Amino acid sequence: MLANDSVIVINAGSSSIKFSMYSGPALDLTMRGKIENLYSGVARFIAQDADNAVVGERHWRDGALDHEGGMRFLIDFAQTHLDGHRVVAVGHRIVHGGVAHSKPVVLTAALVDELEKLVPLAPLHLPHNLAPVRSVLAMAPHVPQIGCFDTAFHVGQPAEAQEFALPANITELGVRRYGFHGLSYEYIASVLPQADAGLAHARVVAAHLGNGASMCAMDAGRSMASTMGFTAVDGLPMGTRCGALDPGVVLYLMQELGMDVAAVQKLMYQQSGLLGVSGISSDMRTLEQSDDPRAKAAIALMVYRIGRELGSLAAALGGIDALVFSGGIGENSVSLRAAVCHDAAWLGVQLDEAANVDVSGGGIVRISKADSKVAVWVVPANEELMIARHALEVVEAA
Ligand SMILES: Nc1ncnc2c1ncn2[C@@H]1O[C@H](COP(=O)(O)OP(=O)(O)O)[C@@H](O)[C@H]1O
Ligand SMILES: CC(=O)OP(=O)(O)O
Ligand SMILES: [Mg+2]
Repeated sequence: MLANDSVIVINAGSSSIKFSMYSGPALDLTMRGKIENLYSGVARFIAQDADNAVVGERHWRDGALDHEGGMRFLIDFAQTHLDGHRVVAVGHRIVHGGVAHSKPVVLTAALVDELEKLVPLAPLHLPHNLAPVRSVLAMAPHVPQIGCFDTAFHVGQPAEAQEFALPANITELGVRRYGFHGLSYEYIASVLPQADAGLAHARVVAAHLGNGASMCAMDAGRSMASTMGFTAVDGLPMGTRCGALDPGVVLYLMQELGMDVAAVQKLMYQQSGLLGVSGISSDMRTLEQSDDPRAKAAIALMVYRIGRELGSLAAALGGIDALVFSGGIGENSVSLRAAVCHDAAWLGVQLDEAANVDVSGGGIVRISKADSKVAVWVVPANEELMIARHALEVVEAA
């Protein structure tokens, strides 16, 4: 890896595409950008260089920008801003690896075809994760592309955390809990000990609260349980996903309301969560700025469910030493953090109100009182750096 050698990372989420460029042997961040609010309202693109200077900006006001249009724009943008850098690898976040994939791998056309079969298990993500891989395979077939799986971090969970109480022959087909946001949790586990050495051996519950939202119980940096399961629709209510649902509801929707599979999928993935409950928006910022009681009800339900899952994950760990907030909501919503911490007082969480302010751009910040039994931290999500590290390892080992 020479100074001008670069790894490009593409992280296609459900409502955003983020990209980053890391250069040189230390993987210094040289450029990063994102398109957010795909599909809803004003899609926004911004790119910044290593000094945070804005090097590109654009808005799409018709609300119609989708993943494909976004990727086309990003590829054009990256090509004109490479500045003499040589791309040695492109790393991708791939949300689901199924039973077969739990390590970063070189993505070939055949492997992309194989991963395509997992689309029903991650319909909001996998098509968008795989499409850019195909684009790059067509445009620059000689550049190695590495897939990093969101499910990989969770493979070592205890059997009880992974299994549904279904007959063994169904479990053996791979119908089990996988867990997601693994790259985010792996990053959190890697940086917490730098903030406080004691955290290397601690019992930590991390909450990745973005458009997709989940929580993970970690013991000494290893995943022990997660709120997401077979798919990324389980667990917490999210921007547009319902989270955990009595499976009897699905039967009722189909048997009594006559909904077909496509309609149920749309309801659970795209019309529920913050959007469904509020009837206003999937975006936490919009809901926090609204006086509408339905917006308040949607936020209250999310806070309540985070609290319930926190208790459950704390039980899985036999107690907790630290709570971590991450993701767009976890990093930025002062009031949601305050509400969650208030409800978690029974666990020994004592929030430091003076520290729980706008900490965006401030790195890893502790927001609990010095004598809080459970330390509370805000850790900015950085799935991209984790992907760049994995991609480089794979390329260097080849
Ligand atoms: N300042 C803020 N206050 C409250 N919520 C915020 C703020 N900034 C971003 N968010 C919320 O973060 C969510 C998006 O999270 P993000 O992690 O960027 O999404 P994705 O899962 O698509 O990567 C949205 O609900 C957005 O409203
Ligand atoms: C797995 C998942 O829900 O991802 P995102 O937060 O990007 O939607
Ligand atoms: Mg996300």
